[in-house]
Amino acid sequence: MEIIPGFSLYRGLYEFGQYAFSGTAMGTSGMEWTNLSDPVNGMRTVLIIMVIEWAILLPLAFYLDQVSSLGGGLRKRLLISLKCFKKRAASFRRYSFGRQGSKVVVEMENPDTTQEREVVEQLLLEPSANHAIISDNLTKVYHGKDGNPDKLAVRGLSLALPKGQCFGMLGPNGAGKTSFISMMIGLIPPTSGTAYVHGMDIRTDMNEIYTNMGVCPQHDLLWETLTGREHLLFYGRLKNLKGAELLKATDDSLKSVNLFRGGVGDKQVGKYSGGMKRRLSVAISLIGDPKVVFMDEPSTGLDPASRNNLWSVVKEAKKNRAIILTSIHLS
Ligand SMILES: Nc1ncnc2c1ncn2[C@@H]1O[C@H](COP(=O)(O)OP(=O)(O)OP(=O)(O)O)[C@@H](O)[C@H]1O
Repeated sequence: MEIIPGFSLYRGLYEFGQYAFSGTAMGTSGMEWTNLSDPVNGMRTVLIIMVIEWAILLPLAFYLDQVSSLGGGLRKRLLISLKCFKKRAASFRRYSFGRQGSKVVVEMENPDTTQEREVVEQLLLEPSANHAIISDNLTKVYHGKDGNPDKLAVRGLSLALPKGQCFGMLGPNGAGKTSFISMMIGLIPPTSGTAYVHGMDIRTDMNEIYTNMGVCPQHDLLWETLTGREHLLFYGRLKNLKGAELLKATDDSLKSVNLFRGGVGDKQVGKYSGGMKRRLSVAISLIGDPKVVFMDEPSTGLDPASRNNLWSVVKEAKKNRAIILTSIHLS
């Protein structure tokens, strides 16, 4: 009977109780360490059974808990591991196999993705000063809370971006664009993989990377009571611009995003339309000549004319830097 966990626990507690009762009645000290090896009370056997059962049942319970709370998450992780293994075996083409109900799912990597991954692998072996951004198998999994399954937001993203190029990430809402940008700008850590900005690792060298980085966040982070110009002066100073250089950079920025004429740049941001705020956020990300710029959906809320203007700003800005921007618009 003691083989059943509940009974072995009961038996152990029962023996403890018996010793405690007789100890109280006879004035002895109850169960002692030496009593554990007494074959009459069977405590040694009970303890051995319990230790063995704990060693087996605890990992089993943990496993079952993971499977039930993660849903398909665990399976996905197994698929990712399988992919990594296959990558080493055959780098030119990758497949992963999994089962969904009774259907077999075959996942085949796009040849472009495979090619980009190979470029990254090569660059990591022989670093090139020409590449501003290298993302190496960057992955983000948000761990589910309160019984929710894990969410794989970015899966093994590899890309290499040389200076002077603008890379557009196109995808619908929820595709993982913001998660990628958030990892690149140090807001959230990657779950696995890493990325390098001018050879600096985003996991360890974020402070150095910030000095050469511009960011246009998905949601405008502006002060309603400051003017557009004051924002640019503030961020310009953070980028070490001073005096006449700072004033010129501010004017140029306002002009580049059409916020100069008519004194618009000197109005409080609280009076700006959504599109004007977006353009100011873009200007802020470019001030101070950052070598790497991340723009998360910079064209959101812009009318077609402003959007065209934004693309020409980006085209001009990419000349001496690398830009990664996300968008849900094909245009
Ligand atoms: N903090 C979080 N915790 C859990 N899941 C998250 C978290 N942030 C994002 N997600 C999920 O990760 C997935 C990718 O989200 P992400 O915001 O990166 O996508 P996106 O392409 O930028 O879309 P959007 O334009 O709507 O922001 C989505 O399914 C989202 O619900």
